[in-house]
Amino acid sequence: MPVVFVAASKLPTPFAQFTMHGFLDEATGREHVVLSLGEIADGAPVLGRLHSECLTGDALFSQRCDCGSQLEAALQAIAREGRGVLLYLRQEGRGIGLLNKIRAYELQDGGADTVEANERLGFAADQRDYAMCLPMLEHLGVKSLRLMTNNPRKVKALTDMGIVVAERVPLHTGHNPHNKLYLATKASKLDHMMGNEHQGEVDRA
Ligand SMILES: Nc1nc2c(ncn2[C@@H]2O[C@H](COP(=O)(O)OP(=O)(O)OP(=O)(O)O)[C@@H](O)[C@H]2O)c(=O)[nH]1
Ligand SMILES: [Zn+2]
Repeated sequence: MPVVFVAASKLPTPFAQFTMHGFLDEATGREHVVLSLGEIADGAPVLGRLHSECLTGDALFSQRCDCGSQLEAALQAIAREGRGVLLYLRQEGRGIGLLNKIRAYELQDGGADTVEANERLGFAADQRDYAMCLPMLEHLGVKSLRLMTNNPRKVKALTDMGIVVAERVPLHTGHNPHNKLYLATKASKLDHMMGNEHQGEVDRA
């Protein structure tokens, strides 16, 4: 089932006035949003981010993760360039949903790490897929991205669907004592590139 474009509007923010594009994924019923700024369909690589929904981090100021800070940093970077896209993907809790994420947090409060908690609940460590991004990027005319992420799986998913990742731009922000173990587990078990290995350089795919 397709992902269909529904409507677009202005979205003023403290960083810039973005254009907000709404999409419906008819297979899952999920409603995704893209914020865009500037001329993004001219073929040149576009500064971009695939941001997975995190209600607790993005809206409720949680310090268990780095999501809210990454969201803000990505929008600020796009505003600075005057050009870019942020895909806000409704795949809360790495795809397990909000209530299961709270169950996973409960297990983490009892000592499990983020991967063990998912597995104890019967889920894979990361249940996300990024297939919905292709029709959204096609609709916007974006073929090539400079992707802000520390997650090599996002780079691979885009590359596999034929989107060029011209560059990976590290996004290290929002570290605090509460998310130290979480970020360490992402690096050791979920392949995230958390810093030292890429300082001062840029990955080119
Ligand atoms: N299941 C589960 N999901 C979590 C947990 N903490 C954060 N999330 C979700 O993880 C997603 C964010 O994933 P991250 O691994 O932080 O980062 P990423 O988006 O893969 O990679 P970056 O692009 O580098 O930020 C969001 O959907 C969050 O809701 C957790 O402990 N358990
Ligand atoms: Zn989060």
